[in-house]
Amino acid sequence: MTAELMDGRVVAKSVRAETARRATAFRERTGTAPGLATVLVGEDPASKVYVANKRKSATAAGIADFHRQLPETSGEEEIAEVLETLAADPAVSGILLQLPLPGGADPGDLIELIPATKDVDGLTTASQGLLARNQPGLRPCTPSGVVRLLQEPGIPLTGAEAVVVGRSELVGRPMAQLLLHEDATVTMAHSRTRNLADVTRRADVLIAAAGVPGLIGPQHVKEGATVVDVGIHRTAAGLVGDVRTTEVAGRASRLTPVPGGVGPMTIAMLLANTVTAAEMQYPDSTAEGR
Ligand SMILES: NC(=O)C1=CN([C@@H]2O[C@H](COP(=O)(O)OP(=O)(O)OC[C@H]3O[C@@H](n4cnc5c(N)ncnc54)[C@H](OP(=O)(O)O)[C@@H]3O)[C@@H](O)[C@H]2O)C=CC1
Ligand SMILES: Nc1nc(=O)c2c([nH]1)NC[C@@H]1CN(c3ccc(C(=O)N[C@@H](CCC(=O)O)C(=O)O)cc3)C=[N+]21
Repeated sequence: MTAELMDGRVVAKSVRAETARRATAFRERTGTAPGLATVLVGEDPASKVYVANKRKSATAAGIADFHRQLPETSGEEEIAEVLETLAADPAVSGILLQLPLPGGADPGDLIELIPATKDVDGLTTASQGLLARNQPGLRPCTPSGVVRLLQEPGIPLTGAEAVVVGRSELVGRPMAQLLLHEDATVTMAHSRTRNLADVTRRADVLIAAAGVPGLIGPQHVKEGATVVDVGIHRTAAGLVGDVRTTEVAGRASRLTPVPGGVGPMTIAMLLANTVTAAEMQYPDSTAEGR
């Protein structure tokens, strides 16, 4: 078997087009465009690239760009002040605090300064609660992008065995919850999991989000499985994921490439979340949801 590649760029393009139409409709209804504030602390080169991509895509979709760059040395109070100002600004629909913060600072209390209606990363306690209860709210972009990517070719999730490797608040944990809401039978694996390959080989749908380059090889994959590679690592040989793509392609039936898989979906869903956030903040307008 040679796995079919699932092209995230194509699906992301249609999500972005749909989002641009919703942004236009919102602007015509309310007189202002939806706005996205990205907050970047420090100069991490990977973060700078992602934030630049997000800003460019936002502008192209008719979303106003409110970027805040803070010095590496910023203290918690300084970041808090910026977040509070953005939280109070009616032109700002969505706020994204790029992670990780320099020096491994704990973002927990800072995230809570973002109102749930502007939480386009879905990281606040309130958004997590809404997700846990499967109630309407803003969902983390990468996991919702993965679900969209799986739905596009009609990969069955109801009753499917899904295994998520990774349990971070940004990716693995919400990923498992979204798959559960799609009625998959979900297993979460992490760094303390014994015999990872035994667990992952059960999966009809395997999501690799461990942040370990090349962690997933053919011995981890059931014949015919769908494998989604969330990992992103910059190496001398270029960008690679958590999956050893060439080897796994011999066993999987479908596979997402890196680059061009999950990454573009993350950005597309961020823009979609920003328009959803804007709609949530204008109670008169008809919220279309995601
Ligand atoms: N494509 C995209 O749009 C995005 C890509 N990413 C990428 O996805 C990856 C994961 O990101 P993120 O969730 O933020 O990372 P974190 O480091 O926050 O979380 C990694 C998770 O993987 C688990 N893990 C680590 N090593 C192993 C192992 N050997 N076996 C099994 N599980 C393991 C950890 O377990 P434990 O909890 O026990 O420590 C943890 O739960 C990174 O490569 C990141 O760059 C992230 C966001 C968006
Ligand atoms: N609060 C917060 N929210 C995030 O969503 C968040 C974050 N912090 N910190 C970092 C990770 C990483 N991330 C990516 C976004 C886009 C691509 C992306 O566009 N990737 C392209 C290629 C990009 C390239 O060439 O580097 C692709 O995979 O095809 C990748 C990774 C969001 N993250």
